[in-house]
Amino acid sequence: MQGKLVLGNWKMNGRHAANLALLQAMLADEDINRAGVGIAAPYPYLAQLGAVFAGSQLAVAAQDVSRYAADGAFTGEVSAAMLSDIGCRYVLIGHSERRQYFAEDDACLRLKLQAAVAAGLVPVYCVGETLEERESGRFAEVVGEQLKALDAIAGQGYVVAYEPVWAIGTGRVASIEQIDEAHQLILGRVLQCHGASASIRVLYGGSVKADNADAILSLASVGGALVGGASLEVKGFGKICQSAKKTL
Ligand SMILES: O=C(CO)COP(=O)(O)O
Repeated sequence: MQGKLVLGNWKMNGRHAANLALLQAMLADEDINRAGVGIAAPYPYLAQLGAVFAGSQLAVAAQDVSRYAADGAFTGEVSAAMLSDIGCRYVLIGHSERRQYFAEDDACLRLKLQAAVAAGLVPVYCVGETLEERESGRFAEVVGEQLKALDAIAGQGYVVAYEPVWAIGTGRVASIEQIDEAHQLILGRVLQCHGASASIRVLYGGSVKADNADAILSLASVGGALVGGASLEVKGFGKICQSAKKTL
């Protein structure tokens, strides 16, 4: 059985000097510096991650990717092939902040998923409902609809991240029951649509912290964590990685 995957998502944070100190502290932490842990940094810092992580088992991840797979006249874009070329292993696709602020829709995300897989990257496909959708009892309908984009890469290797939008950055983590219900739904839909071969992991994201990681990561339906704010400091991120390590 695969171990629990912990990815830190720095979002739009970082400066070269501060990154170096943080990354070196991560390398020195045996709970962090191991297979099954990675960091998703902003594009300008991915090469720095690759250089610092070189020789370790820590994975480099990107936070986004172009929907256009072939090189060409797409000013400002970064292709999956470029991310693969600099050593990225994972790429976040469809994060709620990209859906919200950059109007990424199903058609766009399908192209991004296909581009990532074609370049040998492992997509981490993000789904999750808003507070209004949760409170109106529509979370299963919304997440089910978001999962349909995975049809674009049926049979390929990927990871899903369930991140209820109302838990992101709010400190209001989803309850263990809510997390398990959502993860069971996602696992059921994916296995139904893509067959048992789709041995995917479903990460939970949304206010994962040192003090709630044990409970969340002990759930069998949780295949790991996608960590925002807590990945910007080594102590808390190390505790989360330790919680994942304990489940091995
Ligand atoms: O969006 C997230 C990770 O991608 C979650 O962010 P927080 O851990 O800061 O809630």
